Amino acid sequence: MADKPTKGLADVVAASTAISDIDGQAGRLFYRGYDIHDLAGRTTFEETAHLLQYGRLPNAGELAAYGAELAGSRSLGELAESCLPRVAGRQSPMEALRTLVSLAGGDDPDKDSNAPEANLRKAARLTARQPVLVARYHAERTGADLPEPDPELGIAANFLLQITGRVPDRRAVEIFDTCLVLHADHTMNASTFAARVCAATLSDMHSAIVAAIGTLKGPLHGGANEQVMRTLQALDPSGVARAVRERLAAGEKIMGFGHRVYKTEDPRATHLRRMSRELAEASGDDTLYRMSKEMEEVVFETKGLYPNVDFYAATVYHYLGIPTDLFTPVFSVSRMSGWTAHVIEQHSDNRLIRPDSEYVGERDQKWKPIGER
Ligand SMILES: CC(=O)SCCNC(=O)CCNC(=O)[C@H](O)C(C)(C)COP(=O)(O)OP(=O)(O)OC[C@H]1O[C@@H](n2cnc3c(N)ncnc32)[C@H](O)[C@@H]1OP(=O)(O)O
Ligand SMILES: O=C([O-])CC(=O)C(=O)O
Repeated sequence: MADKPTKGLADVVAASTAISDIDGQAGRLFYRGYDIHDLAGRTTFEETAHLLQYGRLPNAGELAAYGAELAGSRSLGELAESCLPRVAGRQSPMEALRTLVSLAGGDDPDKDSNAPEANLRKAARLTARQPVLVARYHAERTGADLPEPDPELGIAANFLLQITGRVPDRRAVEIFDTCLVLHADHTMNASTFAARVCAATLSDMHSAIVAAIGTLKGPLHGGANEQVMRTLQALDPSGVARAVRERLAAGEKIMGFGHRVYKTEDPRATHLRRMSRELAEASGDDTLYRMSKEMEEVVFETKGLYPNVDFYAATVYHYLGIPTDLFTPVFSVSRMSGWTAHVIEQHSDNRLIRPDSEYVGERDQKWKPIGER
């Protein structure tokens, strides 16, 4: 007889990992032992991805080699390239990413190997391609000319260049790069767990990433950042407190608040709030930031809940000129570095992930032929 299940696997330790760690009581997050507050604003996304995938911050030579590998891995592959126009016309951004990553997997030269070196090469290709997939999708659906990536620029700057069509200013790049660092990994979150379950069957990295993308898409996970912006835009700026109280009283969830692990402020939200405020002030219209602050106060007063990573990420992306339906794809651009690191870790010390279940259905049913049912 199985034990009673813990609904949603809350507090169940599902894997050992050396990639990231959270102290939910103290509101602290670490990537491979480095405090997120020491990395954010000081370490680029490329350095962070190297840290997660290789297990160490790169020295100058390693960073140059990794940067060159990423820059040389941007092409989509023939299958994804040829399907992109149809996919962009018919699928939402997250659906399209799920499809295009799967198609790219079919063309990957290492697709039949889960060996560590092959996985590291695939991790670099997936990390390099994800921002390009988002930008190519967006250009395809809008008909806009897509600027060529600038070889002198990193992932954050090239992404902003390709999405907005303008060379981004230095501060915008620093802020967006910090966003990518902040979203890169987060222990056994739902999408990473999905990736690890898939990888643990000894399936390949692209299959695991497709599972992760489908899981990130949901509004209780990465999809919340888009819902935050839609909520803000639907509210009357002078009626925020009343509307939020009414929704909470009606038992509705307010997207961007609450967390399974953090019992205090999510350390990533601290940085995102500050960057949202800076961008709001620089834009000359801080309405959405002020509305967010008011929502934060009311949700805390009424429910004692803190904003999570998705809450202020929404206004940061908005002020950076990123369309709302690309917010969750942007999350995937960053989290690709963490997902791939987890697949590498899972494959390096694998056992099938197969939990038990508690049976609550009928028993002792008597079979009848179809005519008697
Ligand atoms: C990148 C990320 O994935 S961060 C999370 C992004 N998701 C969101 O922002 C969606 C909104 N938040 C939520 O739905 C939840 O807080 C989750 C999914 C993040 C965490 O879920 P869980 O740990 O399972 O908490 P659960 O959903 O059981 O909530 C516990 C209680 O707090 C309430 N609660 C939790 N979050 C919220 C919220 N955002 N708004 C209002 N009430 C909430 C629940 O209604 C529940 O109340 P009850 O005990 O009276 O029924
Ligand atoms: O850890 C979680 O459950 C969700 C989250 O904040 C993340 O994936 O960044």
